[in-house]
Amino acid sequence: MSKKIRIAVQKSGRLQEQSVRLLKECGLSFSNGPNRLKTETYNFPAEILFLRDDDIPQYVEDNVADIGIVGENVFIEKQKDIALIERLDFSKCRLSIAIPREKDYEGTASLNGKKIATSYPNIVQQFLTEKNITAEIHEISGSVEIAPGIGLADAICDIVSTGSTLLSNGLKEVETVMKSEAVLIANNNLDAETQVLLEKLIFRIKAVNTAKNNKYLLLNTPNESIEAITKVLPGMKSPTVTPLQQEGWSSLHSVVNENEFWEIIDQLKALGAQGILVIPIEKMII
Ligand SMILES: Nc1ncnc2c1ncn2[C@@H]1O[C@H](COP(=O)(O)OP(=O)(O)OP(=O)(O)O)[C@@H](O)[C@H]1O
Ligand SMILES: O=P(O)(O)OC[C@H]1O[C@H](OP(=O)(O)OP(=O)(O)O)[C@H](O)[C@@H]1O
Ligand SMILES: [Mg+2]
Repeated sequence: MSKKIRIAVQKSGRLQEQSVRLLKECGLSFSNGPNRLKTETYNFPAEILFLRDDDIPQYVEDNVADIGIVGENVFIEKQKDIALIERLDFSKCRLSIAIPREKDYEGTASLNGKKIATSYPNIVQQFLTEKNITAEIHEISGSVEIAPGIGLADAICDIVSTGSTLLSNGLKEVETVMKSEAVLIANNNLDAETQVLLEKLIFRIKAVNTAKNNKYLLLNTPNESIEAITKVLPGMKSPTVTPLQQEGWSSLHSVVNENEFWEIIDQLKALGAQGILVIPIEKMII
C-alpha cells in the first residue's frame, strides 16, 4: 500500500472551516461529518485527522500526524521541535495584553508586579523577559477576558481580532505581543515518500493562495496607449494584446495584484483604457 500523508486540522473552532476549505481548494476531496475524527481523501494519498488545535503541535512532533494547520500563536506557544512550512493567510489575529479600561497605563513598566491571566504562558513570559518586567502569569484555558472582572488578574493576554470581546468585557488593549495567522506545520523527520506528498501539497497551496491575491484583468485600449499600459500592468510575463474589430483599438489581458488594484485602475483610466473587467483567478502557477 502506498504512503498517505496524515494531515491534522482543528475539529471545530476558528480554524476549522478555512483549513478544510483550503484542502478542498487544493483538490483533496473528503467528507467531514460533524462526528468524524478521521477521514480519507478520495483522490490524493492523505488522511485527515480532526483534533483540538492545542494538541496538534504535539501530535506532529510525535509523528502521529505528519503535518498540521494551527495558529502561529499555538505553534510558538507549544515550543515543539517541528517546522513552520507555510503561512496560510487566514485566521489573522494578534495576541495582546489588555487591562481594565479605567486603569492608567504608562508603558510596560505598569505591568511590574501585576498578575496576568493567559492561555499563552510561554509567549507572555518571553515578552516580559524581553521588556525586563517581573509579573505573575496565571494560566487559564479559556474565557480569559473575564479574569480582571472577577478579580482573578490585573491584566490578560489573549487573542484579539475586532476587539469586540475586549470592549464587551470592559478592557482596553495596551500591548501587541505578536501577530498571528494560520500556518502549515510539519514533522522534522518526514520520510522521503511523505516529503514528496508534502511538496505536492505546498505547490497546490501556493497556487491557490497566489490566485487569491491576484485578479485577471481585461480592458480595451487605444493602440497608442499599449506601451504605457504595459508599464503599469507587467502581468506574469507581459500582457496579451489582441486587435479589436474597431480600427486603432486592442484588447489587453493581464494579471494584477489585489493590493495594487485600485491604484492601477486609476492609472489605466487616465491612459484611456475602457471596458475594464476584473475576474477572480482560481489557481495560479507562476
Ligand atoms: N477572533 C479571531 N479572529 C481570527 N483568528 C482567531 C480568532 N480567535 C482565534 N483565532 C485563531 O484561531 C485559532 C483557534 O481558535 P479557537 O478559538 O477556535 O481555539 P480553541 O478554542 O482553543 O479551539 P480548540 O477547541 O480546538 O482547542 C487561534 O489559536 C488563533 O490562531
Ligand atoms: O477581538 P474579537 O473579534 O472579539 O475576537 C477575539 C476573541 O475570539 C476568540 O474567541 P472565540 O470567539 O473563538 O471563542 P472561544 O475561543 O471562547 O470559544 C478569542 O479567544 C477572543 O476571545
Ligand atoms: Mg484550543
